[in-house]
Amino acid sequence: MATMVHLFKNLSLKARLLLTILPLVVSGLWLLAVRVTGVMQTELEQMLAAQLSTTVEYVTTDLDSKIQLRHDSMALIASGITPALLASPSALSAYLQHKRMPLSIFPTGVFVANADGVIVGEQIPLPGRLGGLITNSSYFLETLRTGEPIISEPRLGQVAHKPVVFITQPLKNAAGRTVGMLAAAMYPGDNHLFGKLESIKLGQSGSFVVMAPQHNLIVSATEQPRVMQPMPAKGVNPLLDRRLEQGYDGPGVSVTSLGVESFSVSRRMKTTGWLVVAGVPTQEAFASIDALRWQVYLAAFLLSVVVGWALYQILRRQWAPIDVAGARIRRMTEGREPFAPLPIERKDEIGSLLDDFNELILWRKKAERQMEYLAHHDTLTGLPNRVLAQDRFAQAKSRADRETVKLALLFLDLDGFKTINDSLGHGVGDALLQQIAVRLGGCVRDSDTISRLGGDEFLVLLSDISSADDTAPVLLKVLERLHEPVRVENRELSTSVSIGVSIYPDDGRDFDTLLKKADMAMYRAKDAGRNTYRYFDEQMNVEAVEQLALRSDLRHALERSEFVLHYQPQIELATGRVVGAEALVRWNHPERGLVLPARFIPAAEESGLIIPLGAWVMHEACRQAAAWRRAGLPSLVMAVNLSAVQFRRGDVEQTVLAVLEAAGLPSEWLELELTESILIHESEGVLATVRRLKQQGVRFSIDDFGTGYSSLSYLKRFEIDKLKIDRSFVRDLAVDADDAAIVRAIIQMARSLGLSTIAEGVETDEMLSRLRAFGCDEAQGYYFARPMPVQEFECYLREQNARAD
Ligand SMILES: Nc1nc2c(ncn2[C@@H]2O[C@H](COP(=O)(O)O[C@H]3[C@@H](O)[C@H](n4cnc5c(=O)[nH]c(N)nc54)O[C@@H]3COP(=O)(O)O)[C@@H](O)[C@H]2O)c(=O)[nH]1
Repeated sequence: MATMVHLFKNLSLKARLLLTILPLVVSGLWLLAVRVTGVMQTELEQMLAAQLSTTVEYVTTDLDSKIQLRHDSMALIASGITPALLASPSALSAYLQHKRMPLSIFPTGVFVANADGVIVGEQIPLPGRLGGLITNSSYFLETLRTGEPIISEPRLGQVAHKPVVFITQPLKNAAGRTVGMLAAAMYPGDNHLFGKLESIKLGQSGSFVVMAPQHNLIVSATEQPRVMQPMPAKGVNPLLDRRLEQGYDGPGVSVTSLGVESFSVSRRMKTTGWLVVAGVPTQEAFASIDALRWQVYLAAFLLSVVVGWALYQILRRQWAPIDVAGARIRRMTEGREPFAPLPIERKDEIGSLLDDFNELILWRKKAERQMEYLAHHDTLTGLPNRVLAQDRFAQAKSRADRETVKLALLFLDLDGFKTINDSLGHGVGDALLQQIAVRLGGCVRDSDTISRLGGDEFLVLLSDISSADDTAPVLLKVLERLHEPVRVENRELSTSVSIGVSIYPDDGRDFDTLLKKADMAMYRAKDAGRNTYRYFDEQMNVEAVEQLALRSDLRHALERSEFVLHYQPQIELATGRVVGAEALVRWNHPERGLVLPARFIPAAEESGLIIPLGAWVMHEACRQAAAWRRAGLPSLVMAVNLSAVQFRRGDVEQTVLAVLEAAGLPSEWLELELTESILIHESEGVLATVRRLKQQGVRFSIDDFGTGYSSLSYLKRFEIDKLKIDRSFVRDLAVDADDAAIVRAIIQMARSLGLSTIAEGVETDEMLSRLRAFGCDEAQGYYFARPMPVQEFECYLREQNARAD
């Protein structure tokens, strides 16, 4: 069954509909055919039964009246036979002869037997009958015993050699005692009795049967061989059993003792109790209906075929558009035909389905166009993305090879974008990027490609250049345009860009190589102070490889104790005294010598090594500060740099407290240098940590102050002690009026907030004079001293101490 269901489910919808509807229609047709023929058969049966009933009723009544006539005749004769007449044979015979009646009634006449069973009188003399003894005859004994008239058991007559039945009448004396018997022989086969019945034909081969159930004999039958045969035994003919046992006389079908299936009805004779059955062979009785039935069945069969064929044709026609559409859709999905709307030639459900499909196609085409666009464009700026840039490069490269010209890849990275994004929010950052994209568009030709790689990184593909020098005007234009302030949400943002340049085919032949090299060059531009450009050269490659090797060595540097601290003094400008020292880490690489933090701190931050390294720096710096105090050197505030990663992933508070305790350094002699980005990003967590450490007495300063865009409100919230003015402002302090104004503003603002200031990167006397004039509290820089190893710093300190004394 499950297999059938599975097979069915796998068929086409057309086939399933056909297999569902066709059996329903066909079985309906056949049910109708069977029902019609059944009704017709029932009606025929009822009609036949009515006919047979009328006939058998008539026949039974006729037979009963004949028997009754004989009974009545016998009774009339018997009423005249007195015991005296019985005792006088001659008088008796004369009386009987006098009562002579038609031979048709009793062909051998009546006869009388006395109580001794001696035949003492007869109506028609028969040889040997008179004086004969019938004491063994059952009808004599029965009549004498019961004193009632009886009809005997049929038997084969000895004289006539044909079935004979005796009808008797008891002769009674005055006392009512049976003293003799009047009897006569009846021959059922005679025409005057049942003879005509035997010759009556019902239809072609219908017949009558008269049975004497009390004697289990067939008395008369249309089929002569059955006469005087025993009746079918019980169980052989259930219908006969029912007629005999339950008195049922209605229509029924049974198989006769001759093996013929027959439709019959019956009646009981009142006079004899015999059963008269009239039957017609079913073959004959239902011949007409059988023929009709086959005609109806043939019609049903032909109709089924026609309906099936018509249904198939209808489904095929109705389904044709779906098949056609399906074939086309398949071709479309297999790529053998372009996706296009399907023709709609009808307005029904199929038409509406095709309409929906066409909608889907249109939607898909639109989605494809969108996906195509998204796959190749940056959603923020609408510029081509890296994929499309790569594709444009491939095309430009083919052209360049054909025309023996060169290409330039410009890798642009905005300076300070992260700070803008972090401090002013992504909305401002996004708006800035959009404006930068527009400005870039104005710097290059239409045939060039500008692409946004992600974040603040852009790529410009300059085609059709004859040498690297051709890029210079574009580079200058880009630097100039992107250095102009950008207005976003009523803020004026100043930004700049660092650009790395690689040339095809000089620096490489494939896109990825050229991109990587332009990226390296861009980092060089950043290192060179930003807002500038650099062309790739092979040395950069060498350094990049070195950087990779450094990163790998960094993993073991801490456990191999390869880090050392250098200290740079911090000078109080009012007194010229050394009041602090900044601990600056260096990596004493076994092969490369002293490596500066700018080369390994980013890698340490990326790998997480900054957390144990930062803890080591803090521990070592505090231990050293405490040692100097113990050695009698002047007490200095030890400034230690903290990375944002330490705040994010390490437990700064616990580390600081543990280190101070282990070193035995009073907490107010430790100053932690935070960058603005730490305060902006981690505000809530950092605020809590800073506040708790401040409560412990630890001091805080903000490193590189002035490079961020954040609100100054955090200065108050975090209760910062000191601002460290960024080196970039101090550098041009003496020559750039803007930078001078910024430094002065920072110092004034810090003072109004109750914060002290320290200027970093002080290299000249001029810078120092300006800072003094602006009221800066402290300074740090090469002008005073470079960062020094511990022994050198101790000498410096002693020297400064002695000078002050
Ligand atoms: N998380 C940690 N960061 C650290 C640690 N040690 C250092 N750093 C960070 O590395 C940055 C670069 O440090 P460094 O190469 O040591 O440079 C310092 C000075 O050498 C330099 N400096 C000082 N005076 C001058 C000068 O007059 N001119 C000039 N060009 N450079 C000078 O400045 C650096 C100190 O800067 P700052 O910290 O802003 O005071 C450094 O910026 C640290 O952020 C560390 O242990 N952990």
